[in-house]
Amino acid sequence: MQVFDYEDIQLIPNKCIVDSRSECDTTIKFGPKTFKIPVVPANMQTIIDEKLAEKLATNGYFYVMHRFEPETRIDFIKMMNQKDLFTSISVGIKKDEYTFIDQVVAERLKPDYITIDVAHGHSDRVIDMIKYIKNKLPETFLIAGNVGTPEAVRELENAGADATKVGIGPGKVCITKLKTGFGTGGWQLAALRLCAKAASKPIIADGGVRNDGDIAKSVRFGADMVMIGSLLAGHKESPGKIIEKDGQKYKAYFGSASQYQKGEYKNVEGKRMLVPYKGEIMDTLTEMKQDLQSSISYAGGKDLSSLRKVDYVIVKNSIYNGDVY
Ligand SMILES: NC(=O)C1=CN([C@@H]2O[C@H](COP(=O)(O)OP(=O)(O)OC[C@H]3O[C@@H](n4cnc5c(N)ncnc54)[C@H](OP(=O)(O)O)[C@@H]3O)[C@@H](O)[C@H]2O)C=CC1
Ligand SMILES: Nc1nc2c(ncn2[C@@H]2O[C@H](COP(=O)(O)O)[C@@H](O)[C@H]2O)c(=O)[nH]1
Repeated sequence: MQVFDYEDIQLIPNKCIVDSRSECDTTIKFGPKTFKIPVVPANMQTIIDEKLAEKLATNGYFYVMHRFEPETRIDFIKMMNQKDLFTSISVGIKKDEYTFIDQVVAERLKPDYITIDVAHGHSDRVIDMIKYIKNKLPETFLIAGNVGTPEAVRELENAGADATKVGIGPGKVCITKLKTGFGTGGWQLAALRLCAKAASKPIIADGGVRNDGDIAKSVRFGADMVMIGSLLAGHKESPGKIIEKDGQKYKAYFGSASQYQKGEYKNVEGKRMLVPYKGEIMDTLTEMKQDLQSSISYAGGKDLSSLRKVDYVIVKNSIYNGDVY
């Protein structure tokens, strides 16, 4: 099997067909809606909160609200409905989550998107939850994950998932690969490629994106949407306070399976780090859009579909040669 990751790949340019990068269309239809770029902030407590979800929805970006304050989800859906904004929430697979789905149905709420968010998505417990949600809320676009193999993608799709999320352990604050020896850490892009080849429905590439160019690479290898944590952490709108250290400003970014999230040291597969404070998230998202427009122009096209066909070379860790980071 050919394995590689984001830093090992360079995409090969084609002749440009636009007069300006502004002509390149980065929009993506994902589920029932179309979004400005194929990027979604990770559904983690240090990445997204209700205020940011509202801002993203208002401005044409996809979001997935996290599931770590479960009791607030019903009010969140109602609040977004009142403002005529789309709703996108996360659930787990424990018993309470079935009760939650029942409550959503009883209150006649219809979330536009639900993401089943667990570490090891290739399991009968996830399949049971997919079937339960699809039965109770057939119109909701259901994302299930996380997985890292073609078999898992097929099984979750066959169970009824409308999209699958690929990435076990490539995240910046992830320690799954170290603690368990398993995952797609270090070869996430190759795993994405394998999964996308098996998929018949959309794929979200989740984790491991370190540069804007990795978004174009994700699309090249089969992603319809790219979930990003660390690059979107540390903004003014990111949850959490600014932390001052040695005259520099930071914000905390911690894993959803970290001790900080769980409140105890048990089955910990995530860590915490400080991310330099970055200012407004809309500026970062605008830069991502501009960089993606540039990628599309190098692909020799006018929209994201052109990225899917470009040739590539494997340069094995050498794209940073000569660069100082
Ligand atoms: N993308 C990634 O690489 C990873 C992401 N995460 C994130 O961390 C958060 C917590 O995830 P998770 O622990 O699944 O959620 P939960 O704590 O809600 O656990 C869900 C259920 O699955 C069980 N479970 C968890 N991991 C495994 C496993 N490896 N094998 C069998 N059963 C398992 C848990 O039981 P029990 O705890 O008793 O085993 C629990 O019953 C999520 O947001 C997830 O996305 C975590 C690790 C990897
Ligand atoms: N193994 C773990 N993975 C985690 C944890 N919390 C979140 N995540 C995953 O990371 C991505 C974000 O990755 P990044 O490289 O963009 O920072 C996120 O979407 C989850 O899938 C965790 O505690 N352990």
